[in-house]
Amino acid sequence: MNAITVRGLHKSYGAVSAVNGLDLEVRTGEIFALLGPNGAGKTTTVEILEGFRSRGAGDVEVLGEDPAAPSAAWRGRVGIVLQGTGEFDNLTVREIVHHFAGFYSGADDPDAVIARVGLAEKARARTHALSGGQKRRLDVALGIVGRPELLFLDEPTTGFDPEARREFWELIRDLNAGGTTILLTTHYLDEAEALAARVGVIAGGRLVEVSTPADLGGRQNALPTVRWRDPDGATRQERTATPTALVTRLAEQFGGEVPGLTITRPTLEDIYLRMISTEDPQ
Ligand SMILES: Nc1ncnc2c1ncn2[C@@H]1O[C@H](COP(=O)(O)OP(=O)(O)OP(=O)(O)O)[C@@H](O)[C@H]1O
Repeated sequence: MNAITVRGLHKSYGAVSAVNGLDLEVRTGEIFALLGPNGAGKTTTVEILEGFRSRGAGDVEVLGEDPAAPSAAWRGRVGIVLQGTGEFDNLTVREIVHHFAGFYSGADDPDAVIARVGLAEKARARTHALSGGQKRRLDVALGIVGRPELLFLDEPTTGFDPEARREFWELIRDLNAGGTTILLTTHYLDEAEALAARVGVIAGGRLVEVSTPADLGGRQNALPTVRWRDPDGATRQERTATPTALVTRLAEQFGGEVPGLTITRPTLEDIYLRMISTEDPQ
């Protein structure tokens, strides 16, 4: 079953075509990551799915309803992590989360949610006194306090330090293990790889590929590259399906250790950059 089904989505801003015939399916229960360069149409697409933006054309179904004309119950089933709650600067974390919980009939216990996002020690702090990462955790608390079936996360870990990112990933996995479907946009390839069951690449307003992170762009089948240093100091490299045979041959040639030997496969980032650089933006 799909949590999200999109067919032939179009959206233009005047002469600018932001989304240009996009198809997308997000399965119930999965973490799906949308990747794409700046201006590719990710935010526009996600805002249409959230019901915050009108579309030009196409069919969109989110949890079985059209987000352009949702029922009252639909809003409570969808969680959205917005960036920044600046207007609540003078309230405490606890006050804000309790306030938001009041919007939902089936809300979670606000104090439990605060603990879950790792803000228990800051529950009585006013939000202007929170660090960037702590503010982001508060944003997530507000997105999940209604116990959504589907959660939208737009670039959730931008500005996080490495430890905060790992902790945040744990929180996302935890939510997903509890049954929440998650649609995430990110510019971090390692984040997509760490979290998502499937990734979709948007370029020029269309979805150009969907696959598991391991298979993106045929990565699994990409040939490894063997690099080494010749006796004259020059670096040599060869792509080969049989790296062991090549290394054995080199070891014989060098009579033991091969200077500067490395064997690498393309990273997800290599594959992704190749993919979006060959896509025509329009
Ligand atoms: N409100 C708007 N008015 C006019 N043009 C817009 C508007 N919002 C977005 N656009 C344009 O639509 C295109 C897609 O923008 P969008 O914000 O969806 O991209 P994105 O993939 O989210 O980019 P980023 O990674 O930078 O957040 C861009 O060319 C952008 O300039």
